[in-house]
Amino acid sequence: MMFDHRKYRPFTPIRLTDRTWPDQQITQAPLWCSVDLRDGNQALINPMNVEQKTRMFSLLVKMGFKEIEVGFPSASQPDFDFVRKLITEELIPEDVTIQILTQAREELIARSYEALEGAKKAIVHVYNSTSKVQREQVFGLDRDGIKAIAVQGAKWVREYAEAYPQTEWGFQYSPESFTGTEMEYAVEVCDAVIAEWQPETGRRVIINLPATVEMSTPNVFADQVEYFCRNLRQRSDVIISLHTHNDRGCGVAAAELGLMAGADRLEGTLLGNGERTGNMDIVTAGMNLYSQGIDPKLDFSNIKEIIEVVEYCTELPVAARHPWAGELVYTAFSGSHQDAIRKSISYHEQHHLNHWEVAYLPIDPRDIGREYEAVVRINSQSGKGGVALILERDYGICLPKWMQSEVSRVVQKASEKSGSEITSLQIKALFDQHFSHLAEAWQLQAYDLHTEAGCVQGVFKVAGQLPPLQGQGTGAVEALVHALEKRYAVSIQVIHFDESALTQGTDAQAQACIALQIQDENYAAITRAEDTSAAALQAVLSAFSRYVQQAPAQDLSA
Ligand SMILES: CC(=O)SCCNC(=O)CCNC(=O)[C@H](O)C(C)(C)COP(=O)(O)OP(=O)(O)OC[C@H]1O[C@@H](n2cnc3c(N)ncnc32)[C@H](O)[C@@H]1OP(=O)(O)O
Ligand SMILES: CC(C)C(=O)C(=O)O
Repeated sequence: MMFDHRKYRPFTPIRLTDRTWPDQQITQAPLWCSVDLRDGNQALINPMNVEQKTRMFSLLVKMGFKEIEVGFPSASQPDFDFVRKLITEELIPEDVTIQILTQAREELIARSYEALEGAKKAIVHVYNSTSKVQREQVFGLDRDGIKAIAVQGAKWVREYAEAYPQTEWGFQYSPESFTGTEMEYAVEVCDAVIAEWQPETGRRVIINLPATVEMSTPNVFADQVEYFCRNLRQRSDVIISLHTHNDRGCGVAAAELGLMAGADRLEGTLLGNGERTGNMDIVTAGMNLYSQGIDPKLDFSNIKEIIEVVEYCTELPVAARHPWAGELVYTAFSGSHQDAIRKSISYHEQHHLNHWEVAYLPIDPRDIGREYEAVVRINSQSGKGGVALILERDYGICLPKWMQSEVSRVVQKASEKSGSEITSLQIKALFDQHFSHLAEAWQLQAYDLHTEAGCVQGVFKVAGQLPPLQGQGTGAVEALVHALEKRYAVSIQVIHFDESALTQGTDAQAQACIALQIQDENYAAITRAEDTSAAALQAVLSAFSRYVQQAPAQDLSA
């Protein structure tokens, strides 16, 4: 049998019984380092060319990144050329430090420094694998042998730097496959590298802990980070950075718990591009902070541009459900969600809340340049609240609650029939066709109302009704209903009626909504006119005209 879980063994967590990280809270942004141009790039089907790299670099700078790993210049000519371009064309802002990656091999380190010649400041990032699997199966070396690679690499990094004294150098070391490394051994290797670099003299030294492959639940990773931070000899002299991957889908969660466990800095990529399932997604991690009221120190306000550049440079699409950024992540199709969003937004406006707390919308989509239009979209899963929101928001049509249901029923039917989404324009067209369109023959041209013996007597001149309709009742609407009942020999019940003045003054507008029950069917209409009486009378005629349109000819005795 191929699909056999017994082939795998559970990850053995470290023993840490006095962990403190679960009680910590993240209260400020970490130092960020983008590795889009290196780890992101090395995972692409088509690695970025110099033009794509330049475009990505500009975006990263614009967003506020202060440390950017720009490539592996000893690995390929485009990477080398790109680093040269940044330096010779002076494209690196004063407050931005570029970083490059190299293996702990002298020729690669030498070539890396060649690429960096002339940089005002730069971080040289050297790595080697330390995990048991890599030691035994890839390098065929014992612990001492692997530590020797790290220390020798650190030594070359320091020595070559001395040949370029005009540059302000920072050094970074990664015990690659840290999560598969015995923790006391990871500490031992890093202590040795740090001793080589002497951060106590003021040099910026970063120890970067990679979950090169995500192997455990994020809490186990946090235990590893806490253990490491507690036991590192010169903890206070170095910056602890995390570099998580997303193999189990928890790259961001692991990074967050790792920050709680004592790390200072996070490496990741925009929207999570990177090896296999990708690197830790900085957009998600940053927006997670933002949504908690913490300044992420990165600007995500133009998410559209971020997506455009990432898709252009990686040639990979961003998923519609991608956290914070995907096309559909601020959109509700389902009825109860739409209803709650509509009420919650209106509650917000009415109560002038100065903080954001809207049902189903963890942030205000407008903060990242998303339109409110997309928040509610209509299909067969939607309810009256969503349809009402669209008519109100896009066309200024406010419906009474009972009428929302009538309109929603029509929209739902259309959506079920088409099996697809119904756009705002289609909703408006359905609304006009079923509720507000007024046939020529049913236009109210004039009316006369007078009271006789406590009863309103009405004469109604309607385009297609000769002679004029005549009826009586306690009010104008009842008089017109009576007139129609007489002429068409039907019984009519007014089951809903609402009218409202929309504007005031000389060009005032009134709106009336009515539902008539005729032979067990409901016919609803909405109309607007200069005054409330005209609007109400026209609404009756409009609703009745719908009955006439549908009723079999033999039922119409007029
Ligand atoms: C987890 C990560 O993402 S790490 C970054 C990985 N990124 C990349 O590899 C992208 C760019 N890499 C490359 O273009 C190439 O691998 C190069 C240019 C760096 C090296 O190329 P090559 O030397 O031709 O090939 P390759 O990478 O297979 O070299 C493997 C050799 O380097 C050794 N090696 C691998 N990593 C390291 C390291 N970090 N430090 C020292 N030696 C290393 C291996 O043991 C192996 O040695 P061997 O030849 O004695 O068996
Ligand atoms: C070089 C290191 C930081 C790396 O990319 C990884 O381990 O994933």
